[in-house]
Amino acid sequence: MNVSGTGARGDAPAIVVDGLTRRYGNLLALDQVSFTVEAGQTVALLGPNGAGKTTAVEILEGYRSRDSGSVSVLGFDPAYGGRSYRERIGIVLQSAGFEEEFTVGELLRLQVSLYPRRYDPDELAELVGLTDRRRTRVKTLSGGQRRRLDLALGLAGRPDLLFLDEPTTGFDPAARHHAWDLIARLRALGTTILLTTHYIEEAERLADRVAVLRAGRLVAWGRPSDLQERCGLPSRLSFRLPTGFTLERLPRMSGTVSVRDAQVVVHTYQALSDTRLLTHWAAAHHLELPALTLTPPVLEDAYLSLTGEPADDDR
Ligand SMILES: Nc1ncnc2c1ncn2[C@@H]1O[C@H](COP(=O)(O)OP(=O)(O)OP(=O)(O)O)[C@@H](O)[C@H]1O
Repeated sequence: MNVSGTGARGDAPAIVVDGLTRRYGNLLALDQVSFTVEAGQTVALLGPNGAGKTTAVEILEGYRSRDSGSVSVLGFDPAYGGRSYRERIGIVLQSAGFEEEFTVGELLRLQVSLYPRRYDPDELAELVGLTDRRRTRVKTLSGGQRRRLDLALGLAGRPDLLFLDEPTTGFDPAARHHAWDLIARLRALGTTILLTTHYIEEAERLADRVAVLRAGRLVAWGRPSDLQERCGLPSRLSFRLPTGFTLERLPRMSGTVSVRDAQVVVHTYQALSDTRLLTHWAAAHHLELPALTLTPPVLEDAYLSLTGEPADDDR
């Protein structure tokens, strides 16, 4: 699959991957993966456990070798990029090891000193919302504050390209929204961002393009909305079964009907006519249909269909 997005800034692409293949013994972890990320785009890499995301990202970062295919990141081959390449990228891992006795301010000052195009440490603290923690020792930070520090350290050299590994895993909802705002700000500054995530909502909110890996193959690439459309999935009509009624008494609708804990779900390609049938039937029986909702297919449905994972109808 060879695909590309449309760059907003007219620069050379930030990432060009062509036919990337990586084996571990007999296991084909990446199988002829090709894609292009334009400068300034945010791309979310999705896929089930073991799909090859970490392998792909580490090859792009220059920390893992490839068996075949070509990779160009900011014009460098990451396998040979060296220091000049590393100064242009930022990497935020899920859990970086910190010097626990350092204060946040000390650590930020140390980190920025490693780069020629560095941030001012106070500006960096402000950017990630740690201004009032600059004198706090790292060992006393909360989990969420540590993740913000991770992010700040990854940004220290004002990278052109930022790799974010599951940037909000373990965050509470408020911290997650804060991180999303920050990522959106970085994107607005023109930073190209490649993030891996297991949160579909995160991809939907942040990404210009979504890449889906499955067993080492790139099975989808596109705008989040394109993937939803391309998968041609049914809408979901859902309501609570009125007391005293069984499924057999419902009107005959075009969609597939299932029920769990009295919540009925109809997967339908004819949402309007099935909704009309249902509401006419309810009116004729003088019934309310509690919790009646009609939901179009969302990115999560497309993702589950692309990766062959079972859908959860509890939503
Ligand atoms: N160093 C290694 N040696 C052998 N097999 C490996 C190695 N690293 C990864 N693999 C295998 O390659 C496949 C892809 O792994 P990878 O870590 O890239 O997947 P992933 O999509 O990042 O998974 P997760 O979401 O669980 O982090 C898996 O089957 C994994 O077991």
